[in-house]
Amino acid sequence: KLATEATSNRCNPFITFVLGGPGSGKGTQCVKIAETFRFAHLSAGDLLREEMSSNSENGTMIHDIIKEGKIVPSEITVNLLRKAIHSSGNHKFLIDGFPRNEENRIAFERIVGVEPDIVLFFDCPEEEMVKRVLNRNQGRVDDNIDTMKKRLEVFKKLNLPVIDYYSAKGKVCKINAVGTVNEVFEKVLPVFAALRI
Ligand SMILES: Nc1ncnc2c1ncn2[C@@H]1O[C@H](COP(=O)(O)OP(=O)(O)OP(=O)(O)O)[C@@H](O)[C@H]1O
Ligand SMILES: O=c1ccn([C@@H]2O[C@H](COP(=O)(O)O)[C@@H](O)[C@H]2O)c(=O)[nH]1
Ligand SMILES: [Mg+2]
Repeated sequence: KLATEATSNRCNPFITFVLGGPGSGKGTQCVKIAETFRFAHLSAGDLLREEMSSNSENGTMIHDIIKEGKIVPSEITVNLLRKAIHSSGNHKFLIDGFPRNEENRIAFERIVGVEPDIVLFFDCPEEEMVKRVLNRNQGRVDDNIDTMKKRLEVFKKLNLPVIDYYSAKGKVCKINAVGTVNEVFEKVLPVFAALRI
């Protein structure tokens, strides 16, 4: 029901928050969803990493926070997302890896002015997430065992309550993230195939 409530004459953008622990496969699945269902894929982490590499005034602060596995102040992330949403030309979005905490959630709703239509939650055992992150090999400053332990703690303490919040609103689709990329995508497909947007 939750995924079919959208109608084709809506004015607001259609927002999907894509959540899950570090290495649960959010980015990998978002690429496939975006290709198949023509969503714009906005990864909050990627936007922050771009900002970090662009010599912006916040670059060093963002780098230090990411290396510690902590959460960047909401205003920075929400403004990057807001700009990306407005310049995308699309009206259907996958917001990957956001909101990370309650403050992020409230800031997004206030600044962007919309709530998500659905929240995908990739549920993955910790051992599997650690294995995937340590094998990722993309040169990320946070893909090491020390930062990974911190990120897992931050996920449990700050991100799970956001998932619980949206669960209570009936917006969460929980996907078992164990299996091959294609096996996981098979579980994701029906969520988007049911949409009428
Ligand atoms: N179902 C899967 N089985 C095995 N490996 C996977 C699977 N999905 C993704 N991976 C691999 O695991 C790693 C982490 O995946 P991905 O980057 O999609 O996770 P993420 O949730 O976006 O992580 P992060 O929060 O750290 O950005 C990547 O190297 C990816 O290729
Ligand atoms: O909304 C966000 C998203 C990300 N961060 C920081 O970036 C890293 C990496 O994010 P990924 O989604 O795993 O790529 C994350 O650990 C945070 O440090 C953030 O602060 N806020
Ligand atoms: Mg990712």
